[in-house]
Order: sequence, then structure tokens, then C-alpha cells
Amino acid sequence: MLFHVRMDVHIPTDLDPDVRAEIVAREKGYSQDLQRSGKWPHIWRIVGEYSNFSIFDVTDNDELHEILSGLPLFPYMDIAVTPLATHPSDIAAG
Ligand SMILES: O=C(O)C[C@H]1C=CC(=O)O1
Repeated sequence: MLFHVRMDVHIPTDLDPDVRAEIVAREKGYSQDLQRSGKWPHIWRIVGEYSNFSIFDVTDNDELHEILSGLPLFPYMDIAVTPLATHPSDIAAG
């Protein structure tokens, strides 16, 4: 199942810089492992915002929830999920 996900990051400005750097580094590793596995095939920075648009390719809602709630930055994110279905005019879908 494909999902479009928007993540908006709001790290408190008073968070200790070392803690912030450690969380962001863990987030990068977590994200890149999932990209390599094929479960997170696209990630794009939204210009001018500390936000991204991502596509996830997962088995079901529960797997997506597990992945998103495991993000090291999850406590500092607003997340919007949109499930995607095949468009009847998509020539790639046949
Ligand atoms: O920077 C972001 O958009 C937030 C988050 C998502 C992946 C990652 O490495 O950081």
C-alpha cells in the first residue's frame, strides 16, 4: 500500500544542541535504513520549510503507524497521512 506523508518538524528552540544533534543523526540513520529496504522510496524537502513530503510503500496501516511512531523526531513532528489509490487514467497502471 502506498501512502503520501507530510512531516512538519518543530524541535523546541531550547532543546540542548547536543541532544538535538543526536536525535537528528538517529533520524537520518532510521530514515536511510527504511529507504534502503524499499519501504520509504521517496523523500523530498519542502522548499523553505523544515518539512518533507514522503512516499511510503508498506503492507498496511499498522506497519505505517509503527514506522512513523518509531521516528526519533516523532515527538517533535506533526504528521499528515494520505492513502493513495491507483488513478484510472494512469498509463503506468495499464
Ligand atoms: O528532515 C526531515 O524532514 C525530518 C526527518 C525525515 C527524515 C529525516 O532524516 O529527517
